Formats: sequence, structure tokens, C-alpha cells
Amino acid sequence: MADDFTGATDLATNWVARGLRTSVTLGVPSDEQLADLRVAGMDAVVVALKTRTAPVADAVRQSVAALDALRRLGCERFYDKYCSTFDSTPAGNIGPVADALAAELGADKVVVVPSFPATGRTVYQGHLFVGGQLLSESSMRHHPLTPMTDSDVAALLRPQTTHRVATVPLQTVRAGAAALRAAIDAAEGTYVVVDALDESDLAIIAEVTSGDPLVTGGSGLALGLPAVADAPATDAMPVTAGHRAVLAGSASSATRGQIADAREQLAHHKLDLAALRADLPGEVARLTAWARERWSRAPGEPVLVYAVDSLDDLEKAPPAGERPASEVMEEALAGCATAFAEAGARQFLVAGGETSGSVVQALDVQRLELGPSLAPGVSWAHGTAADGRAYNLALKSGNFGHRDIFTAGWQALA
Ligand SMILES: Nc1ncnc2c1ncn2[C@@H]1O[C@H](COP(=O)(O)OP(=O)(O)OP(=O)(O)O)[C@@H](O)[C@H]1O
Ligand SMILES: O=C(O)[C@@H](O)C(=O)CO
Repeated sequence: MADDFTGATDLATNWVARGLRTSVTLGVPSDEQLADLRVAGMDAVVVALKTRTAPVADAVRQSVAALDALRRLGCERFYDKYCSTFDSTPAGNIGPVADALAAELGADKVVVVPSFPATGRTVYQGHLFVGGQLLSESSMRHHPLTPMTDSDVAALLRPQTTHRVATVPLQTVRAGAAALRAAIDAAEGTYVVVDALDESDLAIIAEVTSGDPLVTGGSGLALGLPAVADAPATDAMPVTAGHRAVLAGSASSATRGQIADAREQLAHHKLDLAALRADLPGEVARLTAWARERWSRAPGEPVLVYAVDSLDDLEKAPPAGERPASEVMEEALAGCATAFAEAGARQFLVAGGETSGSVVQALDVQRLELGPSLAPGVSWAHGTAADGRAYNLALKSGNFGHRDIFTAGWQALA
């Protein structure tokens, strides 16, 4: 299970890359969805939750419900996917969720592996690096919801868990499978943060944990699996004809660069927080009229709607009596998604995990099948909403993707 929607498609992208037939359910699957998944005969299922910044008790309840559903489906091994930049606060939710899952599964050793080298995330001497910078010195220190101001993974996890947290250094990983397994078993703690700098390190960690009921991490560890023979054909993904939109609620530095790049080519509109607070439905209606007009003049051209293009846009605290900016922006982008869909949009590239959760929940899509990959951890997907409308969706993690992804990413749907 994954704590946000972009993280879910990130993990699914990596499992598909290793040849596993993988479905993503958006929320805890119902009995009917479980029956469909049984028929489809998947190798892996990712349950996408929106729990990264939810109240702790809520996050734990939803994660345990996801575990329960997956067990009823017959799953025996579980991957607790959180952000490769360990997005959390001293209260959670990584620790409390992992504690609950470990208790349910009777797991006494659980690896903690944020490393995802293909996107620049590595762990060395227990410290998390992003593109060669310590996490605490990276742009993640400015994150609007989970600012990361420490890089020591064990130190980040300790206040969040009732268990002890140990670390295993890179030398032990590189000493091979037997040495690593022995070190994990001997570690003084339930959680074991394991260093990994490249995919060969992840392959060793994946090998030695292949019998563990629970592993935790970013999606990189999934790339450590040996490839299965006949990989599923992602080019078989159905493409749904319709208008195109980029909806970006992410304030991450990669997204801000992608917005700057796309503004040169796409019709764009920056959301105005004050105007949304004054009249959110009216703003969404005006934006939809603008998008309709753009699509009528340039069919096939995406429109770009975004929240932030500079860190100065970020609101630290709302004015007295007002809702937090994050809630307002997520509601506005979710409102745009449903109104744009009503106007004929069927292809959405969404930036940001929380934003993707709000958008996909508003569209009421319940399951995604993955298609072509756009970048490490990002793929197009196809899903059908409860009202029967089909969509192509790419859910892009804030810091993932090349600078031109908002303009070049559509080629895969051509
Ligand atoms: N002006 C603003 N002030 C404060 N928060 C904002 C503002 N604009 C957008 N936000 C919020 O910032 C949050 C960004 O989180 P989101 O998960 O969508 O992106 P991200 O963290 O970059 O992506 P990911 O989680 O995939 O790395 C959203 O809740 C969004 O609504
Ligand atoms: O692990 C990552 O970095 C991403 O999948 C993510 O979770 C960002 O929201």
C-alpha cells in the first residue's frame, strides 16, 4: 500500500518494469473490486491511500483496512510505500502506520529503504541524500506540508515509533546476502535502515528480504526484484480521446521548473488563492470557460492550471478564519478536474501526490492499469470512473520527471 496516489503509481511503475502484472486501486478495494482483481489474475496490487498527512489514527485505520483487503485477496507479502524523501513529521505517519502493519503481520524485523537511485535518492551512513545533497539541505526543507529538516533516517523515524530503530551500513550490504541477512537479524531494533547507493545494493536487499512479510520504503526496492520473463505489455493501454489538461498543485522544485518550461508553450492559468477564497465555484467556472475556449481554438493542446511557481507563493498560515491554502488549492484543482471532464477532458497529467489524490477522488476513478512510462516512477495509466467515463491519467510525484514532461509527456498517447 502507498501513502499517496503518485507514490502508488510510482511503485506500480517499478513493479511493471520488473515484469509483474500490477493493478492500482484508488482507496481500499471493495469486495466487488477484489473479485475483479481475482479474475484479472494480478501478480501485485497497490492500494493507493491519501494518508501521508492525514490524522495519525485515520492513516493507521486506512492502512490496516488496506492490509486486510489485500490479505483477503490472498497476498502474503506487503510493501509499505512512503516517500523516497521520507515525508513525515515527528507525529507520523510513517512510524505509526509501519508499527500497525508490523503488529498485524507479526513482523519482528522490518527494513526501511527510502533509496531510489534512478531519481537521485540514496542512503549512506543512514543519511538520505537527494541528488547528492543531504535531504535537509535539499528543496524538501521548504515543503508546504512536511518540511524535512533532518537527513538521518533513524532520527526521523524514532519519534514516530514505539520500536527501536537500527542501521546497517553500505559495507555490510556490499559484503553480500548472507552478511546482510545476519546483520538485519542481529540488529537491535525492529526497524533496520539499510544503506543503498545503487540498484545492485537494492537487489541484495530485495533478495535477503524476499521471505519477510513486510518491507517499507520508497519504490526503489521494487527495482531490486529479479525481472520476470514475459513483462506485461504497457503499450496495450487504451487511449481515451478527449481534451488534455495539466493540473499542478505541487510546489516542489522539479514541478516549478516544469511549470516554467510549459508556460512557454501551453495556455496557462495560475490559481489565485484570494479569489478562490472569495468564490471558489465561480473561479472554477471561469477557468472552465477559458479552457473550453482554448480547446475549441486548439484541439489537442493541453491547458495548464497550476498553484505555485515560486516559493514566495507558499502561505505559511491562513488568515484568521480561513481554511489552509493546501485545502483550498486541492479543492480548486479537484473542481477543475470534474468541470474539465464535463467539458470533454479525458487526459490529465497531475503533479503532486496530495493533489493527485484530490483529483482522482473527485473524478471517482477506482482502479488504474498502467501504460507507458514517462520518467522513473511516472507512467500513464488508464482508469474508468463510476459514471463510466474513461480517462488516461499520469500522476507525477512533485520532484519527478524531466523539465519538459508537461509538454513532451503527451507523445506517449499520440
Ligand atoms: N500557495 C500555497 N500555499 C500553501 N500550500 C499550497 C499552495 N499551493 C498549493 N499548496 C499545497 O501544497 C501541497 C503540495 O503537495 P503535493 O503532494 O500535491 O505536491 P508534492 O508534495 O510536490 O508532491 P509529492 O507528494 O508527489 O512529492 C498540496 O496540498 C497543495 O494544495
Ligand atoms: O517516493 C517518492 O518520492 C514518490 O513516489 C512520492 O511518494 C512522492 O509523493
